[in-house]
Amino acid sequence: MELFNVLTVQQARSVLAVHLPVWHKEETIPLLQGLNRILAQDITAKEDVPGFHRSTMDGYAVRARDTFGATESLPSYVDVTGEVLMGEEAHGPVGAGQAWAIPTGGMLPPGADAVVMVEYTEELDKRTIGITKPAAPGDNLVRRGEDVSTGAVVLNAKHRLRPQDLGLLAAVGVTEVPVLKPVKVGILSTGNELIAPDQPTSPGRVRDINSYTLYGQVLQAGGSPTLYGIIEDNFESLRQALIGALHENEMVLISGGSSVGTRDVTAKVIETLGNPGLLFHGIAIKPGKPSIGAVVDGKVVFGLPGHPVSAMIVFDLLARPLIESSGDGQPGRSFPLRAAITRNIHSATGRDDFLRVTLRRLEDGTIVADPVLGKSGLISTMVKADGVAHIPLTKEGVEAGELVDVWLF
Ligand SMILES: Nc1nc2c(c(=O)[nH]1)N[C@H]1C(S)=C(S)[C@@H](COP(=O)(O)OP(=O)(O)OC[C@H]3O[C@@H](n4cnc5c(N)ncnc54)[C@H](O)[C@@H]3O)O[C@H]1N2
Ligand code: MOO
Repeated sequence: MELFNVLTVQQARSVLAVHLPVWHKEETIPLLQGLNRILAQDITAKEDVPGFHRSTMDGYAVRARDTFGATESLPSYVDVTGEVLMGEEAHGPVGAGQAWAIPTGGMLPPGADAVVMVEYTEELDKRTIGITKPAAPGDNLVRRGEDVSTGAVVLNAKHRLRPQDLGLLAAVGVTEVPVLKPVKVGILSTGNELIAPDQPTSPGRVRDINSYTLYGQVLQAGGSPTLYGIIEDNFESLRQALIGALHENEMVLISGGSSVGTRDVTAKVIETLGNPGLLFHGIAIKPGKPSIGAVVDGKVVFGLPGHPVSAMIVFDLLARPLIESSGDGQPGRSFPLRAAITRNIHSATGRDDFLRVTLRRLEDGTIVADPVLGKSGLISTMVKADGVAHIPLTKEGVEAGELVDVWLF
């Protein structure tokens, strides 16, 4: 039996993007809770950082021209007429032939345009120093606004906040940040054979893996997951469970029941719900071919294959980018790593293959990818692997030694 409407991964992404609902719900949170959250708006600096010319060394604030030609044997002598105190405004002025003692981080007093490190000075007496090395204007200083200047967009909307971003926001005095609300994702596992992990097994029954892997993946992507448990393989049970989950979430993931077996009811259930409904059933990918994508009255539904490896890989390719960017379909800023595959791997053209691999670094620095062989029902292969190597749909396979893109977990 043929699956209908099989799309490539790229086509599946495109058709989803066309029908994607607008998800841009915002909330404002304290800066310290901002890590890994996605900015909802551009952040513009309202002040310069630093707000004053600031010394980067312990030494003396001087007029650079007073130091020109200074050498160890013929120092330039200047009068020490003041001292900059940490955290206080330095009024100066530093006149011709004068210097002020200044600590690292101290404010450059007006009149001075450079700092001479204490190592290049000698104290003649309390009031006079000799400078033994010339300084150019701007030496040993961070200029006002050199880090951030007023009016600059310091972070763009859609940016995922990293620790350094929190630091920069603190530097410009932003203590509350506008971020996108996490996408709510409902997770349903279907299959009469499934039992919860805390239940005893019996022949024919297996524990529910996908609820757990998907829950972790949603959290990792910045979404807010809710488990709806194990749903029986019948039309009415799945329909009721899906309606409930759609009501409470922006996205629903259904694992199992997506292929063409007689009990595979996911697609049929989706067809009875809202518009535009089923967008694809089957993608040209291995593993993960029997995947479903749908948009139902502004909510996204994915039918993921039951095999745990396939469900994880399809989640990463299709669902994760939508959760990470809270709705505009732009994946986060990440790049694959290039590694040399260590075996010949066959693949069919017209299909994207994702091969589980472990990575090794050889003595000469080359990074190699060893395929982790095993069927897509084996969760242990995902645990062994460091990532997946992509064999694009244009290729018939790869030969040992060929470079492949590896997406790390
Ligand atoms: N005649 C064909 N049979 C199958 C095809 C095909 O093209 N023709 N495709 C195979 C591929 S590839 C996959 S992937 C699976 C997908 O099947 P379903 O999405 O319908 O999933 P199920 O049949 O419900 O389950 C498949 C497999 O995975 C186990 N499973 C399901 N859910 C879970 C879970 N939450 N935790 C752990 N394990 C789970 C289930 O017990 C089955 O063993 O279809 C192939 N068949
Ligand atoms: O596509 Mo299935 O997802 O190969 O195991």
